[in-house]
Amino acid sequence: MVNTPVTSSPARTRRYPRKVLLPLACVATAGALYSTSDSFRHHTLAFRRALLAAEAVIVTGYDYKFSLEYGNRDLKEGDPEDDRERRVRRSRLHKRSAERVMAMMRQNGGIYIKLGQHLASLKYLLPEEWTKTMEPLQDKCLPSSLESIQALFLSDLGQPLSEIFSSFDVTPIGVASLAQVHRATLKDGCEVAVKIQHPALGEFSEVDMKTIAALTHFIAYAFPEFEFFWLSEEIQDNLPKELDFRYEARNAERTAANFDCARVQGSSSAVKIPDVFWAQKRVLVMEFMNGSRIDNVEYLNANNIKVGEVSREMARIFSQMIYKDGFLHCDPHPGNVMIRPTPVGSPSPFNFEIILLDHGLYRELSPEFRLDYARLWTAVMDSDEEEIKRRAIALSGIDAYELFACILTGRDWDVIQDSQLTRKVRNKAETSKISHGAGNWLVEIADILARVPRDLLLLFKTNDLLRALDEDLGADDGAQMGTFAVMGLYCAQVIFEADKKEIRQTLTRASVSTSADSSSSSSITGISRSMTLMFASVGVWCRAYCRFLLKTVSLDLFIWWIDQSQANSVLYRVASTLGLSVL
Ligand SMILES: Nc1ncnc2c1ncn2[C@@H]1O[C@H](COP(=O)(O)OP(=O)(O)OP(=O)(O)O)[C@@H](O)[C@H]1O
Repeated sequence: MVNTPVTSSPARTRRYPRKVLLPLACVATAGALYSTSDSFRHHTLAFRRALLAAEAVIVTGYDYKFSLEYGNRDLKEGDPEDDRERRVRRSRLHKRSAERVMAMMRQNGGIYIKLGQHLASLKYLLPEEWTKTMEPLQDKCLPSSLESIQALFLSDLGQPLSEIFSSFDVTPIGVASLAQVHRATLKDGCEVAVKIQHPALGEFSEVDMKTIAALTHFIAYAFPEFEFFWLSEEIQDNLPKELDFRYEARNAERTAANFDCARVQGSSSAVKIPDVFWAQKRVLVMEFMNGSRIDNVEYLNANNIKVGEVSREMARIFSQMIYKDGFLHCDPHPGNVMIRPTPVGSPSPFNFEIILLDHGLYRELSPEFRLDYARLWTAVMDSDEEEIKRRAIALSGIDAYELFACILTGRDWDVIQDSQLTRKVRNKAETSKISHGAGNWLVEIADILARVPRDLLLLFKTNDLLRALDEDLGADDGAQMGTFAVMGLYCAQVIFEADKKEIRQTLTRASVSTSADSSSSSSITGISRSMTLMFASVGVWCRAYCRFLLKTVSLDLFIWWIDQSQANSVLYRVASTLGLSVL
């Protein structure tokens, strides 16, 4: 009895630490095991990426808030010197912010590079300091190692490279943000381009997308006047598709079929879509294409390819996609468009073929949208202010039609208003005016972009890329008029088809009511009303047809004259004058 406390006490003290230590030891062992596991590595890296992104965005947000609210307190409003100083400080603020964000994007890689490329293309939205700083992300990407690619083939296809290809060039011919492309030969001797997704991309794409969504919410909270959700929504919607090459294969095949169909209907074009051999989620094997980037002017000159024809043909290809097929390639940057002299057996009517690559990002456009869009562009090309206003409201409910037209065309409002849009290419002074304007109108532009339909957002980007391409090619005023003439033809076609449909419906209604009137042996007035309606519809149809015919024939003639003018400068001047009056 006396010994009880003595014997029981050490037992109790021994039990207490064991109770604590055992679970601790278990946790420590599990932790040690976990820390060497792949899962630990993944979570640490994912956390680090999110942290880097958050740091860059939060610091930038704070910098903007602080600099704009307190940074200019020493400057007086209305003083020209101080205004200049304010502009200089704002420009510096944009530059250092863009550099900070770009450094983070480079460090994180993967879809952050893709996002940076997207930002670089938003010339109508972001200040020049941002778009220029982001530009290098468009061409310099790091290749994935051969070992990681071997591992990807084994995990996704269950076969090593040597089982599938008789030769495989280990040096990639192109390295982009999402994938790299290698030249290879299949066992049957076919030369192919093998597009392989960067193996590390899949691992972090989900967490990266979530981080970007969360940071967009932060921007919306810190700067309620800016609506940037659409950017994050675009990424959430499009990226999963771009990361599955089976979508890309289907898009490529559908586009090739659309152009084949147009050829059968008599509208030949210089477009070439590489044939797809087979596609897996992360590997796409397609026909190998020789040629050069489309903006390589030296290559064009060496092969006697005319810049004017190339830019007109690009306008034709993209107008067909937008207005006729309603199935649009939304990433036509120069790295995705190649050109080569026409090979034997090609259906191209020119001495070149335009090769469209990268069919990952497409948009389906409804017939109603295409019609509204064609009417809007026709109004803009005609400098018809009232109609631009009406169409801008119809398409997006936006009253700020001047700014809307500027975003659509990438041109200054004065140029649109003075009917110079179709006649003069954009020069450096205008580009810089637009970029500065973008800096001053940030809030209004962000508001427009948040409210326009998402299809229109991608069309803005496509327009911008095509315009930039024309500028890189050095297309002159004549080439510019040619591209607008081509677009005018497609717009006229869409509007005419819609008019025809409407008239047909009116005629059907009139004939139905005539037969209903006569079968119920109703009054003569009923029949005569229906007959009047029918005659009126035929009248409207004839007017619409004549208008369409006049427009298309004159535009066709204009394009033909431009072609002749390549050899004859007098004809060129006449063609230009005629073109101005037609357009
Ligand atoms: N069929 C092909 N034949 C020859 N070269 C090709 C072919 N397909 C792609 N390439 C080359 O590989 C590069 C990258 O291809 P692609 O644009 O399809 O990749 P991506 O990852 O989708 O690029 P991004 O999304 O950044 O535009 C192209 O710029 C081109 O140089």
